[in-house]
Amino acid sequence: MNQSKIQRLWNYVRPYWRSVVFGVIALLVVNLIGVYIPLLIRDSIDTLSGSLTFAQISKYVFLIFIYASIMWVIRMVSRIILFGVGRQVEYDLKQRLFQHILRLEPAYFATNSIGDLMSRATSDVDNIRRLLGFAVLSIANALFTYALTLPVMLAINIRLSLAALAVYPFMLVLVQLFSDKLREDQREVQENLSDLSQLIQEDMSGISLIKIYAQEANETVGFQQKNAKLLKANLSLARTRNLLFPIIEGLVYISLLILLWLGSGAIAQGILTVGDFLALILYVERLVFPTALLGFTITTYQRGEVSIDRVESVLLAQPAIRNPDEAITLPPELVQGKIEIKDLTFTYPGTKKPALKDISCTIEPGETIAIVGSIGCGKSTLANAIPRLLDIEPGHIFLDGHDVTQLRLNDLREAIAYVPQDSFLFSTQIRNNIRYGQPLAEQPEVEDAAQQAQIHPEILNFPSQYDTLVGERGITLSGGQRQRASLARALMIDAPVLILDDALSSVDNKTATDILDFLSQGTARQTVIFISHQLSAAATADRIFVMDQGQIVQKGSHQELVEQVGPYKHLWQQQQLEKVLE
Ligand SMILES: Nc1ncnc2c1ncn2[C@@H]1O[C@H](COP(=O)(O)OP(=O)(O)OP(=O)(O)O)[C@@H](O)[C@H]1O
Repeated sequence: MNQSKIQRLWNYVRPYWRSVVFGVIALLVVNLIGVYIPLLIRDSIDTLSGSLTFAQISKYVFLIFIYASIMWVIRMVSRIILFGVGRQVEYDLKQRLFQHILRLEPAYFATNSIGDLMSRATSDVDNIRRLLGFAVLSIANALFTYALTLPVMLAINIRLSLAALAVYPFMLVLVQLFSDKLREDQREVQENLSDLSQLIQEDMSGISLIKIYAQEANETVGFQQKNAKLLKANLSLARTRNLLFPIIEGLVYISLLILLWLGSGAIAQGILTVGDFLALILYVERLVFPTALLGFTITTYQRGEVSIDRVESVLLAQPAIRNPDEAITLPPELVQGKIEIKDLTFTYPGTKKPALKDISCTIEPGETIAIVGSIGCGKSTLANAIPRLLDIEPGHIFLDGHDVTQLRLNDLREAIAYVPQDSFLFSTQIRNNIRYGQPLAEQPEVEDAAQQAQIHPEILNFPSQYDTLVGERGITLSGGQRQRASLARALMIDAPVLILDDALSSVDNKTATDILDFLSQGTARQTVIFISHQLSAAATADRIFVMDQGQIVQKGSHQELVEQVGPYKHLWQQQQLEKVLE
């Protein structure tokens, strides 16, 4: 393990160093008592074989009982303390990871799979906990046990001790080999189990499709194959486990047999007392557990090391979009809502063709702008660039004259309410979803926002109205309802700028037009930018920007644009024709 990893481990446990020191000292005391008890037993046997009195027996029994009880209590305390440190570190790491992940921008999640991040935040953190709890305890315990037991054994009889312990290195190697196999089997079980869960989840979600295509029998066969694989992996794991422990037991018996064989000879020759012999047997047994555990510990340690790297690599990932060093503060109540874009060009990392090319425009406070254009022409990219959801260069986008890359990120995001294309709702009450950005908002304010988004009457028809649970654990909303609930959530925060990224695509044309009409006329203070494929909705805007291949190719009011020869007129005529043909 290199220095930096020890350093990192130390950083994790530093807040709890007192507990670690206390736990390790407790372990030392446990081991001291553990070595002393066999000596007491030896003395009792040797004394009793000379003269047997009840008082003497009682004294030894009492002493051994007291020492064993103290040892038991201290061992329990040391385990609670050291495992507790592991749990504390696990808690801290999860907190740090979650807070850090929330700081990362969406682009990070596009290049790092959610499944992998989940596994780093759960099983890798778990491995580090084991490393710090179980591995530290087991290593410290093994060190103390050997350091204290071996000298006493050797002092009793060198030849016998070495002969009895000759099988121990085999035990260590064997357990390590087995623990590799156990880990492999465990991984296999884990993977098969997650495969099976995924199949169940997919089939449950796609149940209608299975029925329509009458694929029940095929799906059952698919399930049976995966289930059989899981069974095989489970049986293999059980075999490995059930083989290891009898083998360890066998090795211990070999050690005891050697001791018995050589020991009885030594007793006969008067080199060894019966008490010494018994003490040696007890010491041999004392070493079994720490030795066997050490094999597992090595594997746990290695796994923990890998996990430290995996967790640290997430913690070290710096958000590309962060507060500038000397950020400008701009409270939302002071924002007018003027947006200027100057020569903005943006290319997604890993791509060659720019998604935005030399975009320049000015949007006045209170103006409503519709952005239209064909699929993939860069509308969402432009909408994402304004609240800095993309890592844009300084000097291209300005809010009220301030370069957005120089503004405090929180201020910028509070000034701009943004409704994305995919409306995501949390698994909680519809009320809490709407007041997500203003958790303390009262019912009348929530209803107000819902009315503006034209979802209020439908919410009143839900089983528990505003208390209705939505999302995975609640009722399923239609696409249009989800979009309007997301819009209500954005309207709730009453930001000076509102951006809707095709956020009403599943809402019928008339409702969408009504909502946008209301937004453009109702709140004069608000600058509204909305992307839409529905030109009748776009026509309600003060101005329309027409985009094509990353550029704004036309700007103007609906009236101006239908009178010009260009893509807008063409698109408008096409949609009018489609309406007639419907
Ligand atoms: N994360 C990304 N990485 C790489 N390329 C991207 C990414 N997001 C979008 N693009 C590309 O950038 C271009 C513009 O995409 P954008 O989503 O802005 O188009 P759009 O006009 O909003 O399309 P739509 O109307 O379908 O929503 C497209 O060619 C798209 O493939």
